Amino acid sequence: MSAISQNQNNGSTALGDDMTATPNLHDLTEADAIPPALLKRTEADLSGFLERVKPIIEAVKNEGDAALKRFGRDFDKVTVPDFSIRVTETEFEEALAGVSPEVKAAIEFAIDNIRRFHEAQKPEEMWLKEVQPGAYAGDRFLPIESVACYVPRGKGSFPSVLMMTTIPGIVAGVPRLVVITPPGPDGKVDAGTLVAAKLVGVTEVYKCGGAQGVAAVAFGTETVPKCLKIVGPGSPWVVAAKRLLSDHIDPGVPAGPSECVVLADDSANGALAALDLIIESEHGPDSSAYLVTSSRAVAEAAREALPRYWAEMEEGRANFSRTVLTGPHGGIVLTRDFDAAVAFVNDYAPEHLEILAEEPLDVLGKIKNAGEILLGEHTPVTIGNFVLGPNAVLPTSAAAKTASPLSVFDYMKRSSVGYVTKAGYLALAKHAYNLARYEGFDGHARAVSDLRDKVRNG
Ligand SMILES: NC(=O)c1ccc[n+]([C@@H]2O[C@H](COP(=O)([O-])OP(=O)(O)OC[C@H]3O[C@@H](n4cnc5c(N)ncnc54)[C@H](O)[C@@H]3O)[C@@H](O)[C@H]2O)c1
Ligand SMILES: N[C@H](CO)Cc1c[nH]c[nH+]1
Ligand SMILES: [Zn+2]
Repeated sequence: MSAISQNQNNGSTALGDDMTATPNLHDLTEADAIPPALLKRTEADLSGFLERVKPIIEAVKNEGDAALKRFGRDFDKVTVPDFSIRVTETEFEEALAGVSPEVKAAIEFAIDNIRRFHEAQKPEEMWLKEVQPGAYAGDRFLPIESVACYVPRGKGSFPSVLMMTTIPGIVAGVPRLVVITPPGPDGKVDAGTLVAAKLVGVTEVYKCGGAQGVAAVAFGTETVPKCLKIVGPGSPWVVAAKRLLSDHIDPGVPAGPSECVVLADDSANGALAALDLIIESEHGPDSSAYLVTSSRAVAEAAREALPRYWAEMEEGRANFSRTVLTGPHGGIVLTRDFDAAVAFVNDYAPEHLEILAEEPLDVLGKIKNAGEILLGEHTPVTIGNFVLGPNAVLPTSAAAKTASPLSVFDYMKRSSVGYVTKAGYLALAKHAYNLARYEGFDGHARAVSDLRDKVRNG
C-alpha cells in the first residue's frame, strides 16, 4: 500500500498566508516504503540559483568592491548613498551602546558555553605512537591560515551564527578569522552580530553577503581579504556560490536552509511536539520540518495545536512555518511502529533531531544519521541553536549521512608525522623494498636498498 497524505490545502502559497491551510499528515502506517518525495529538501535543486549566481561571481572577480556595493544596493536594499565595506570601530561602539543588557548577557552566556564545548573538542597539537621498535608515527594539527565566517542576514539576524562560526576558529588558533555578512538597508551590520564579534574578539567584519560575499573571500577585493576557506550557513544563493567557487575556496560543511525532525513516541505530549516542530520551520519557506511518530494520538494533538500556535505568532514567522508544514517539505509523519519512525529519521538524516520519548537515551542508540541529537523535553532545538555549546551549524539536506557538525577540526588541518631511528630503520626498509619492487617503482626501491648506506657514508 502507498502512503496517504492528507491536507485540505489549495496548494500552499509561497507566502504561507492561507490561514485555512492545515498541517500535512502523511500516514505511512500501511505504506511499504517511505515515499521519496518526503525525503527531499529544497536544496536538492539548485539549478536556478547556480545560473543566476554565475554573473554575480564574475562581477565581483572583475570589479571587486564596486560590485559589492552595487549588489548591496540591489539585493540587500541598502538605501544610504555610500557605505564602508569594512565595519568601522565607531560602528562597533554604536552597536555595543545599542544592544540591551539582556541580549548582551545572553551573548556572553552563549559564548562561554560554546567556548567550553569547543575547547574540550580541540585535539592535542601532536601525538606520536611507536608502531615498531624505533619507528614513530602520528598526527600534528595546525590551524588553517585564513578562514571566512559567513553570517546570514535577511530572514533574520544571526549573532548566534557569528558565535558558532568564529569561536571554534578562535579555539583552533586561526591567525586570520574574518566575518562576512550582508548589510541592512542602513548600510550597517546587525548590531547583535557586531556585539558578538566584539565579545569574541573578531575585528574584521565585512558587509557583503550572498553570492557576492562568497566570491569576495574566494578572490579577494581591494578591501576584503582572499581566504583559504569559508564556513557558515546560508540561503541557496550562498550554497550555490560555494559550490561554483569550490576550486578557489574550501567550502566547508554543507549548511543550507535549516531543517529538523521531532521524533516522538507515544509517551510524548503532542502539543509540545508541535511547539518544537515550529522552531526550524519558521526560518523560511525553504526550510523543512517533520514530526515523526508512531502514535496517532500524538500526531492528532500536534496537528490540532499547530494552527492555534500560528494564530498566536508573529505573522511573518507564522507564514514561513505554515508554508513549510503545509507544503512539500514538512508536516506530520505517522508510522506503523516506532522502529519505522526511527528508520524514517535515519533515511532523512536531519540537520537537527529532537527526541521526545520516555527513554530518549535508549532511542539515541538507534539513531545513525543526524547532525545534532537533542534528548528529551527539556532540550528543545532552541536551546541547541543558541546557548548549549555544541555547534548549531550542521550538515543539511541529508549530508549528515557522511558529514559532521562544524567543529574545531574544520579550522585545522592535519599532517601525518613519521620518525624512524637508525635502530628501527632496517626492519621497515626490508618490507618497503619488497613492496616497491612489486609495484614496479625502481626509484622507490633503490632509496631503501643497500645503496642507501653507501650514499650516506659517501
Ligand atoms: N544550517 C545552519 O546552521 C543555519 C543557521 C542559520 C540559518 N540557516 C539558513 O540560512 C539561510 C539564511 O538565509 P537569509 O536569506 O536569511 O540570509 P543569507 O545571508 O544567507 O542570504 C541573503 C543574501 O542572499 C542574497 N540574495 C537574496 N536575494 C537575491 C537575489 N534575488 N539574487 C541574488 N542574490 C540574492 C543577497 O546577497 C542577500 O544578502 C536560511 O535558509 C536559514 O534557514 C542555516
Ligand atoms: N537553526 C539554525 C541552524 O540550523 C540556527 C539558528 C540561529 N538562529 C536561529 N536558529
Ligand atoms: Zn533555528
